[in-house]
Amino acid sequence: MSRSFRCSISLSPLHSNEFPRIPVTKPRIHVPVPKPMTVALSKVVSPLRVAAPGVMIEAAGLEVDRVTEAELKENGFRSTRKTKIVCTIGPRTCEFEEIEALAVGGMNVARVNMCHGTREWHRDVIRRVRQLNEEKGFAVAVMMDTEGSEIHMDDLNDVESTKAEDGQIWTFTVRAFDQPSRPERTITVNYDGFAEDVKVGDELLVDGGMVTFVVIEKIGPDVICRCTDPGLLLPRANLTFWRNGSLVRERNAMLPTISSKDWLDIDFGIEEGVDFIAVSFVKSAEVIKTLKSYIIDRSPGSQIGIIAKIESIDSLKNLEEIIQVSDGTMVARGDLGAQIPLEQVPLIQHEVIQLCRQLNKPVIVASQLLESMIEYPIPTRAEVADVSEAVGQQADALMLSSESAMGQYPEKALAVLRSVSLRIEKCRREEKHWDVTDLRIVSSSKLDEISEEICNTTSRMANKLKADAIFVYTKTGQTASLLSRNRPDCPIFAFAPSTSIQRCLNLKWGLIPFRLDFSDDMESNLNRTFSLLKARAMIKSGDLIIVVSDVMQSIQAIKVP
Ligand SMILES: Nc1ncnc2c1ncn2[C@@H]1O[C@H](COP(=O)(O)OP(=O)(O)OP(=O)(O)O)[C@@H](O)[C@H]1O
Ligand SMILES: CC(=O)C(=O)O
Ligand SMILES: [K+]
Ligand SMILES: [Mg+2]
Repeated sequence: MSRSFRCSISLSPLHSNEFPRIPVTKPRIHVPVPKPMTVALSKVVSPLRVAAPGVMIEAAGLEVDRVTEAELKENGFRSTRKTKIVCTIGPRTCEFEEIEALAVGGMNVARVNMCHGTREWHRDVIRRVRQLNEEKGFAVAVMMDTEGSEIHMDDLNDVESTKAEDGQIWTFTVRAFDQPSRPERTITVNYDGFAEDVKVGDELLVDGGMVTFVVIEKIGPDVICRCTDPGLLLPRANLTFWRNGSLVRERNAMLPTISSKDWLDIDFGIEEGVDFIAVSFVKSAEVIKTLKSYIIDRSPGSQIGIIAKIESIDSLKNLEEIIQVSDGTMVARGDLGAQIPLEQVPLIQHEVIQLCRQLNKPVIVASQLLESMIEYPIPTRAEVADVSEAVGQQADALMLSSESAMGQYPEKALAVLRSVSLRIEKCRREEKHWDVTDLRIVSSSKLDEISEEICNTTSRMANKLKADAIFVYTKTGQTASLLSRNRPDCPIFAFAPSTSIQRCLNLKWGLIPFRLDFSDDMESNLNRTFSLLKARAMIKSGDLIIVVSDVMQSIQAIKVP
């Protein structure tokens, strides 16, 4: 399954103290196109007459993320990063300036994890992201990640961590304590059935094996354990128990995917207008459907995208169904690795990425991408290889967890994701890896199927003609998504009428989302877009653009006048 890359080597050090810069590409070569060309399927459009260069057309504005705009100008279209980046916001990155630094560094989506912190804390973070977008011209989307109801330890009464030594006796209990009365070496577990479900002799794994205990005695609500693999216990660490080498799933398998606390968090997310809700420990498609109808009911017309987190054994059994009904998927390798043998995690990652591409859903690869950078300013070689693999597999997005939430070098970790993405994407383009992947038809109607074929053809055409960009005018984001699915060489400029669609498109591979009011008159849309983009030096005369829209089923190849 692993892929090898043949690529030219250029030296832009990962471990310089500076932000790794995006390598500057050679001047672009244009394939001359004699005159605007239209391949219209359902409706013939007249060839374009575009306003003379430099003529400003009075029109409503065009909004694009400030950082993307700068990258486009600085490095040229083709070297613009295609792989998107999600950063978890935590104590290390929650201030306005810290979030801004991440946005400047290329964060496309800010994630808040409802496992940690209070709603007030999350509200402040979400509002700061929004404020930054409004005041400073970013288009960072917000993702709220639910806690889910798997078994975990309590928050250790706000202690940052505590060490369990080899052979020490610890008590895991379902009793709750007030801070002062909490006995030493005692951990409260969130799941009431815990003491009944475990048996003497079971192995208790904290965080998938970062610390291991063996159960030696049960006394009412208390489970007495001996530490067999010492290590640090972190607040709210996940707990799994194993019997004869298998994960034990007793009644806890019946815990609801969305707990009562999660529902309150979801209400909070809807109120705060988050762009994505990531659902932890999804077991089946049903829960995603239920959540979607709940959101439509609570907030009609809502654009909130539901991301299914693949992190439990049950989700693997219903993978295709789950991906099908979700708006995106996350390979949550942290908890997944605590539930299945670790050597299977890379295989699952590969499978989920492929399946998501087939089903036209974005996929995020998450957890431990740059774990060592929590403490060190440079990554390990193995981490760089892991990130390269995910980029080479053409995942839509990579995610930072602790690295950005509580690590010492959040901006450096982000810079590493950025530079590795750019380098590997460049290799793929140089390999002329034009995708031979046979994409299945995802549309359910003939009309949609036509759009789908148009998008497939557009991408192939853009690769062969070495187009500078694909423009897509999309009211729902669907056509843009179908183009992204093809992973074309050039960037896809997606023009969407609302800020919320613009932000949601931020998660998809290769899409550069713009907010733009457009009409059903494609000729005037194009005239306006060309002049607005030229005025901002984002395109220039002679650039070859392939244009599609969900307004009209046609493909046009146009040289910017
Ligand atoms: N809002 C927050 N407040 C305090 N600490 C946080 C916050 N968000 C994240 N963290 C810290 O960063 C670490 C990594 O974050 P991450 O979102 O990956 O959580 P996690 O506990 O590993 O759970 P999950 O499986 O949901 O990702 C957490 O374990 C926690 O220590
Ligand atoms: C991201 C997450 O939830 C995990 O890796 O477990
Ligand atoms: K979570
Ligand atoms: Mg998880």
